Amino acid sequence: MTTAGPRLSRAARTLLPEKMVRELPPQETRTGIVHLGPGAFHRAHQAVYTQRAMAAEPGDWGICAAAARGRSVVDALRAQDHLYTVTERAADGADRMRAVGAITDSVAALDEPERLAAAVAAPGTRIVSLTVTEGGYRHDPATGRLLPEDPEIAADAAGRAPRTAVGQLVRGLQQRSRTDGTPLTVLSCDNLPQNGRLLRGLVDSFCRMLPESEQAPLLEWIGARVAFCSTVVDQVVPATAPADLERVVEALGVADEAAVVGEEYRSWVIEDRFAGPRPAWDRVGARFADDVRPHETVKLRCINATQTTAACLGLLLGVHTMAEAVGRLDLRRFLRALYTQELAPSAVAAGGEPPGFEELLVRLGNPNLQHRLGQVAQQGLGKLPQRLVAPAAEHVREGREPRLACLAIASWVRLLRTPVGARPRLDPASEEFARELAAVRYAVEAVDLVRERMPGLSGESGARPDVGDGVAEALRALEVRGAEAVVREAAG
Ligand SMILES: NC(=O)c1ccc[n+]([C@@H]2O[C@H](COP(=O)([O-])OP(=O)(O)OC[C@H]3O[C@@H](n4cnc5c(N)ncnc54)[C@H](O)[C@@H]3O)[C@@H](O)[C@H]2O)c1
Ligand SMILES: O=P(O)(O)OC[C@@H](O)[C@@H](O)[C@H](O)[C@H](O)CO
Repeated sequence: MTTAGPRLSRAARTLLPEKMVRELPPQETRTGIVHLGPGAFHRAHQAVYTQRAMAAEPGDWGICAAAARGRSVVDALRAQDHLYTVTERAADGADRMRAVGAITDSVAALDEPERLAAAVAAPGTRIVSLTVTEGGYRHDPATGRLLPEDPEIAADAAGRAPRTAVGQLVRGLQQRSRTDGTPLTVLSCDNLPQNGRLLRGLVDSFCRMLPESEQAPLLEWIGARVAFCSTVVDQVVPATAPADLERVVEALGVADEAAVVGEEYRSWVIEDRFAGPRPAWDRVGARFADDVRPHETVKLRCINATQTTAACLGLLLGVHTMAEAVGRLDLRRFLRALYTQELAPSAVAAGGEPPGFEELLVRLGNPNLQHRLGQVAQQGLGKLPQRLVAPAAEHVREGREPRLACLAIASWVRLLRTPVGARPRLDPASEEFARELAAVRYAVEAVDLVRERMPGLSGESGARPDVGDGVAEALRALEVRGAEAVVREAAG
């Protein structure tokens, strides 16, 4: 913990520059949004949009920050009267700091399950939003279905105090359906395809696991009163590092244990099918759209896929931050080829308008952001299908050979096959999978194992060669010749 300087709080806010204090919402602002998963991203992105929206159009849109697991963020926020700072760090090193007061309440869901359900059910709550990471949805990325054999989901459905995000959401919805019952909008803000529709399906499946007498009334109420909107979010917000906390103390003279740092760029496209009122997010840069899919394809297949590839190949090449990865000439050349020949064309085919590669490179290469490659490369089973496998499969279906995307996917497999001591800690949830993979002798067998977990690698009609075959070949090359030689050659 950073001890130099008093801790940020309502009382200590007088120490902040006047301009920062003026941007804070009024102290009496009431809660209108419950957010599950108030990690670094939510605090830098949706919370800032919401604070600015309340300044543009006053309203009770305070956020109740609900930590689905753990409670460190709740403890940090409560110790600061829920105030914290966001630093937008430009590529030239210039910082723009703001104080954020959009979070008005907090709940540690595991310790206070009743408070969470009550917050979702409260009449003043009109929106529940989520950023619980890909793994938080507990779904099978191949089918979009809730993992039926997941013991945590089964235990939540059997009636314990819920520990999964879907279980916590449904418990709150159930309480709302039995009390106030006013319409509610659920917004998923995680990097998943059709995240609103996906979550709607998971909620539906979860409800069907409840005792039979509870299912029908709840499903009927949800169908009539709850809207699930898909959203596409974009802003690079790395995990806060100790140096970031020190920098806040240096700049402001107050300690902030909930501080976050991100890039200046920020965008948010939200499917426009709310069940009730919403903050004036559109007056401060967010966009409401009938269909977010073109934006989603660009986000997942161009921006996220480039980040995932840079992360996996970067780690194999021995670098550790995104800026270092895209700063390497060989890797940058490879990424440019992948982007222009395979990723961007697949997004354009889906109606998207990808940014130019150089424009993206400026964002990813920001030398003042410590975006750790290990953070981006983790949870690959939940990320690669929509980022790299889907565009690769599309190319194969149309008779093209997505050589570069296959190498990108292979680099993730290679990383998991690298002995534990020699690779950064990745995928703690799937260490067992990584061990199984590492034990396999041949690239083909390894890819067969991945095929079982990521069915998109196999062609729908069973036709060969498919994406998996391309990945097996690229994996063999990586294992035999090493990442450096393969990347150099593939970049042309
Ligand atoms: N950080 C970014 O640059 C960024 C950008 C765009 C989108 N996102 C989306 O936001 C998500 C969160 O990013 P972050 O930077 O805030 O991460 P973070 O690690 O700071 O926060 C993640 C939050 O999700 C919760 N969580 C993690 N695993 C969970 C699980 N299995 N069940 C329930 N809750 C769980 C954590 O408790 C925490 O509150 C990403 O996974 C991504 O989908 C992040
Ligand atoms: O946040 P994740 O874990 O889904 O993926 C890591 C990055 O790819 C991601 O956080 C990006 O920084 C972000 O999606 C950019 O908007």
